[in-house]
Amino acid sequence: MTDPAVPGRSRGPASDAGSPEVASVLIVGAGLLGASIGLGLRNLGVETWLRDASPTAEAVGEDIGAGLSERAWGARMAEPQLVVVASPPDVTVELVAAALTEFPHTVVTDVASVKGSILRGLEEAGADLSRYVGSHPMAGREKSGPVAARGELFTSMPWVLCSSEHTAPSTRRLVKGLAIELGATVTEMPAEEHDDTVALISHLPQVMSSLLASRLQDTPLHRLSLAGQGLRDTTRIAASDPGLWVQILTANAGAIVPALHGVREDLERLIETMEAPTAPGSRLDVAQLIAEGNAGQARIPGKHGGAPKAFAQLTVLVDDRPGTIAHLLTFIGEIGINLEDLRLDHSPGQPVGLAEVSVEPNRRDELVEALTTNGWKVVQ
Ligand SMILES: NC(=O)c1ccc[n+]([C@@H]2O[C@H](COP(=O)([O-])OP(=O)(O)OC[C@H]3O[C@@H](n4cnc5c(N)ncnc54)[C@H](O)[C@@H]3O)[C@@H](O)[C@H]2O)c1
Ligand SMILES: O=C(O)C(=O)C[C@]1(C(=O)O)C=C[C@@H](O)C=C1
Repeated sequence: MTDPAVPGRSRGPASDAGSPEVASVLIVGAGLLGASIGLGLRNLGVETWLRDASPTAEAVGEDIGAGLSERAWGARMAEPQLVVVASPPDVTVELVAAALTEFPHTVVTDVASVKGSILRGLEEAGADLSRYVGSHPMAGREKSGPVAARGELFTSMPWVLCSSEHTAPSTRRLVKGLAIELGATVTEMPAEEHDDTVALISHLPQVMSSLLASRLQDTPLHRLSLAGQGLRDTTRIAASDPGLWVQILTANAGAIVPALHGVREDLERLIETMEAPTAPGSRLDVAQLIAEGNAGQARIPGKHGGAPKAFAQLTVLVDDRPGTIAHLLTFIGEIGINLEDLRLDHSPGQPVGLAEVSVEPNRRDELVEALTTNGWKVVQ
């Protein structure tokens, strides 16, 4: 089938030694993940089709350029090279099994946040698992649906591949190629190890963020308006979709419960200590708890999955006018300093913003000097 709307952009170098280029993909579930994959693939010129239970999601997916809607075109691919199931976890088993049956020669993957329960479900369904490998891009947002999709969502982010004893080598290579073509860094591990890992590094953070944010429900707005970056940093993912997370947490409950017990132990210890904050040993206990947090936080690798790296930060006051941030970034680029990270914030009730800029520590003083000399206000 020819694709009238595939942009003709050229691909980069071959995705990986031994990983074939992905040529045609059907995405089942055109929400945040599905449409982000579609956008990334279409930018590479890959023929991409969308299928969604929701006609609106499918249509919006096509409108944003994530692929062609099966409904709109009244057609479907005769035999896609790859099907990516990007639906909610609770329908993933049935959709993967259905795709394996509908397309008897096609490789199928899914991107659900849990892997063990899906593999077990497919084994029970008697699906042809030589053409299936479960996968999980460790990239997402606290928003749902195709409108929130981003083609570059996976750039430099981890993407886990969970081959099973049934997975054919060619299946594994194709899905690995997909992740690499979308800019991700592939890590391979069995489904059980994946689920144990995400319980701590993804599911527990979601629960902690939700528990913290739920404390704010009755807080008067004038008090909340005083919140600084700390509260925002720790509650961003509390805005995530409850419908999706009830499925993820239920499916991985066995691995999450031990982590929750650990948190409960620490909390009980902290409460006891704080009830007698000046008693002998209490201050040391509190300091230890914060230091243990420092030690854990310092172990989180940097943005490219390498060793943790400390950048130096500085905060620049910027007028809340169009073009000011672009002007600041251009200035930093022009003096030859690499911007490692950027975070924007607003001063409540003020017509100014705060741009927190991260750079190599040995360039910080030079940057402060250059900015100040050129009229920028560096506040920290
Ligand atoms: N949100 C994240 O940050 C994130 C990150 C990595 C992986 N995931 C996983 O990706 C999957 C999709 O999550 P999302 O955030 O894109 O959700 P989403 O709600 O944005 O999209 C899911 C889409 O699947 C569609 N759908 C539901 N049932 C369907 C069916 N039977 N047939 C076809 N389409 C159906 C929905 O209409 C919706 O458009 C989930 O399994 C999730 O665990 C999510
Ligand atoms: O950044 C976010 O919004 C996310 O929470 C994304 C996140 C994560 O924990 O990293 C959440 C769940 C997914 O399964 C994968 C990625």
